[in-house]
Amino acid sequence: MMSGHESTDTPADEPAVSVANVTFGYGDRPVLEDVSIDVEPGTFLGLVGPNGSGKSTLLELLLGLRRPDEGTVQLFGEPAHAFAAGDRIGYVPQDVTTAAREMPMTVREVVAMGRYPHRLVGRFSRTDRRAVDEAMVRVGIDDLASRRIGRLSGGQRQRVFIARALASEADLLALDEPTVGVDAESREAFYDLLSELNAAGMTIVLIEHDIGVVTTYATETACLNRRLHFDGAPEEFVETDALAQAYGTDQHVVRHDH
Ligand SMILES: Nc1ncnc2c1ncn2[C@@H]1O[C@H](COP(=O)(O)OP(=O)(O)OP(=O)(O)O)[C@@H](O)[C@H]1O
Repeated sequence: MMSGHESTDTPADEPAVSVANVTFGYGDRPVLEDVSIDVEPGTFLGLVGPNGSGKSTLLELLLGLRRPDEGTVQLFGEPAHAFAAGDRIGYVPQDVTTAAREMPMTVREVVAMGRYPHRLVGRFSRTDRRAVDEAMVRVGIDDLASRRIGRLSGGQRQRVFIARALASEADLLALDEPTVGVDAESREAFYDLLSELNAAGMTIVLIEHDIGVVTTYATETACLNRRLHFDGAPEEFVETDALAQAYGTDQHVVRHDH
């Protein structure tokens, strides 16, 4: 396990994510219907589905930002909205460009924010500093530590947010279309980094519109369009008719061969 978390409080067979019979709507508009999915620790889940299919909403339920109308969402055996659960998930938001440009902070300061949940009061300890330094090295941004985050490229910025999650010792990384606006070369390097982190034990939930990315990098695929249309091996996904069912035949599906 790459995380610094002592996992003694989590039984070995506890799923990292357990979504059970979840139904959710905005007002009377249904967005998720009877969705169930377990994500085992160490999985790299690629979550695909057409625009407006409920992917970001499902992620917000995992992050504990919303509660289901029916069913349950648990992280490591705890309700997702519980503080202890939220502490274990690192979030890399979709298109952080605008917000990040306006952040008058250095890379090191942003990564250090990963330690703040544990350090609301008091000084930054040597352990905190080491965690921040190690996180920057792991994602290859240690040479950018003193740079303003607004001056970085899109790909570099996404690495900063991953480093922030690593510094917080998250066990689960949740990313919402992280490479929107990132150039092709940096994009590939970014997914290689996710693969490396996953190989070292990090559980990953990635929302991704490019099915080629999912079949290349993920160990498991889920396809959502209000209901869950598929959950299983990426190579099986492209062979079943789940893809056409979820997207409809007239939808443009992004496929990208690496
Ligand atoms: N805060 C909100 N209030 C009302 N409706 C919302 C809200 N957020 C999302 N929706 C609607 O819920 C549906 C699902 O949205 P969601 O963002 O979860 O889908 P998505 O699969 O992530 O889409 P995309 O791929 O376009 O990001 C959409 O129809 C969207 O317009």
